[in-house]
This record gives sequence, structure tokens and C-alpha cells, in this order.
Amino acid sequence: MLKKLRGMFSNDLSIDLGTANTLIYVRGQGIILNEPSVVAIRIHNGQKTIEAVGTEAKRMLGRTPGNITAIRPLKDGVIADFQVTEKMLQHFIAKVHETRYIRPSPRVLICVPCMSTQVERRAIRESALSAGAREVRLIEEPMAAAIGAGLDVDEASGCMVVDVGGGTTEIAIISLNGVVYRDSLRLGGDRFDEAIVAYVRRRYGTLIGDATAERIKEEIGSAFAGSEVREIDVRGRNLAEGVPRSFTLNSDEILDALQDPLASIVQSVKSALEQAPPELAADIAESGIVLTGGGALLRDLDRLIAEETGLPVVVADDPLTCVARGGGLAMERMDRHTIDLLSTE
Ligand SMILES: Nc1ncnc2c1ncn2[C@@H]1O[C@H](COP(=O)(O)OP(=O)(O)OP(=O)(O)O)[C@@H](O)[C@H]1O
Repeated sequence: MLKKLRGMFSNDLSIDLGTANTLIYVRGQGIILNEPSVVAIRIHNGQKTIEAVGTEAKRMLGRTPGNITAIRPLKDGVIADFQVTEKMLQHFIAKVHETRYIRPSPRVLICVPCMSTQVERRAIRESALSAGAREVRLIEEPMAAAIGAGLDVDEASGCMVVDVGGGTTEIAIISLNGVVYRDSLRLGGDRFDEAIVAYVRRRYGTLIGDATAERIKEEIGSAFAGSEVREIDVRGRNLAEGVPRSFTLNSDEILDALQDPLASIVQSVKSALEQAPPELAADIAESGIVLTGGGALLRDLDRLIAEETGLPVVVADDPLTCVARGGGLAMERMDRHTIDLLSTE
């Protein structure tokens, strides 16, 4: 009863401010906002106004007339456009206020890439403060991902998480509520999409948009050579003829296109294992590796990493919401000071 009451009047939010998606978790209520990190801006007489944010703005990506631009204010896990990020956060926090009773000036916990610089962290913190937060705390994304995936982060035993997001891939080894080893690659699902666009251009002399590349990746993409072969019909603009053309792509071609980013991820996972302290490496050999983030849904990415490392690899339940759920749970524990939070100075 008490918990329910506290939840109703809670001021605390946890935000997974991702390159691809932003999720907001309200203390005691769970995830109540999950939208693409996209903002559409209209320019009229030199004045910029917000046309749409989130799902509606994502539909406009690549389809806007000259006076509207749909942009993603975060790139590679960090803020690329400070003002637009702030507006986006304001919009999302206001939307949460509309649908739930939340008192103004909430306390906010934000999940940030683990190798983000002090300058980047300050930018994220300032954005949240300007968007109306009273107090801002930061948590490393892989720590939140591990908690969200249900790993026992407080045990004196190593666990390893690989969070493949839109802009970054975060690799961490966690023990006793702290991150023992961390690495962050500035590549993720977005890089997969770019690699598909480049492949189709090279191989078929045809231009496809990022949204089409993402659809191809989600529908037939695969990370492992032994996967069942699937096909998809695609339309794009033939560069030589300048007209739309249809053609069929198969998953082996997509695997070919994704070789470079996949090799970088595998290499980083291997080097994390090489650098892990021996006791923790032994724990991980037994417990295996957990994949989180939307990129973990790439077909057979778990098989690829298992094959390359010889360790058991599992994809967490609902990998797209792990960081947000873990951030929420960390927030519930925040006052007990049991989780390592980052300095916000
Ligand atoms: N079924 C799928 N197969 C492959 N990739 C997928 C699938 N579903 C979603 N993705 C990809 O997952 C990525 C988004 O993941 P997620 O929401 O975890 O990232 P993010 O938290 O916004 O990014 P970051 O952590 O880098 O800031 C996108 O690149 C999306 O294309």
C-alpha cells in the first residue's frame, strides 16, 4: 500500500536517452514512454519551430519538404545537437506529465555510455536540468543493462554484458555493484544500416534510404554464416537511370555487408575477455555473456559471439527495454547507495 502511494506521488524518473530510442521509467509505475529519438523542425522566415517529436517525427525521416528537417539529435550515443536534445527531453517529460500524475521538477537518473567524456556527461546533465529536472544523476548504460537483464550485479562474481544500441556498443564486466572492465565502441545498429546502404549502392548501383536499410536488417539480417537464408524485395533509386527499381536481396548478402562492424564487436568482446582479471574470467566462462539493446535482436548475433569466444551467449528478455528497466530498478535502489553512480560534476 505504502509502495503504491509512494509510486503515485513519485518525483523520480529514469531516462534511457538513446541514439535510436528514448525510454522513460517512472518510479513505481514502470516504462511509460518509448519513442524514437527524432525531432522534426520547421523553418519559417528564419524561425525554427518544433513540428513533431518521437514516433511522428521518425515517420518523416527522409520524407520532408525543404522547410522541414527531421533530425536525430544524438549521434554515436552522445548529444550532437544540444538545443534540439533539450527540446526533445522537454517534450517527452511533458508528455509523461500529461498521462501520469508527476509533480514538477522530478529527480532524474539518466543512462549514459560508459566511455562518455566529462564534457558529454555535462551536456546530458545540462539538457535534463533545462528540461525541468530538479536533480540529475547518471548511471553507466551497461550497468543499467545488466540490472535490467536480471543479472546479479551485487554478487562477488563476474558477469558480462554486451549492449548493442543504435549508436554505441557497450561491453562491461560487472561485479559487486561496480563496473570492473568497460569498453564502448562508437558503432551499433546505425552503422549496420549504413553498411547495408553502402553495399546496395556498390553491388546494385542503387540508392536506398536509412529506413529501408533498417527494415532489411530487421527482417532478413543475420550475423552468422550458418543461418537460414531469407530474401526480401526492395525498392530504391537506380543511380545510372535515375528511376526507382525493384530487386531482391538475400540474407547472405546482408551478412557480407555487415562484416566490418560485426568483426569490430567480436574483437572488442575478445579483448574484454583477455583483459578480465582471472577470477572474473573464470566466472564468465561459467555464466556466459548476456546481450542487450536492440542490436541483440540481429538474427544469430548470439551464435556468432558464442562461436568466436567458445562461451555460452544469451539474448536478454526484451533487449530493447533492458537499459530503461535497469535504470528504473537502479533508481529504486539509489537512495540505499548500493549502485555505483557516476559523478555529475
Ligand atoms: N530485430 C532487429 N534486428 C536488428 N536490429 C534491430 C532489431 N530491432 C531493433 N534493432 C536495432 O536496434 C537499434 C536500437 O536499439 P536501442 O534502442 O537499444 O538503442 P539506443 O539505446 O537508442 O542506442 P544507444 O544505446 O547507442 O544510445 C536500432 O539500430 C535498431 O535498428
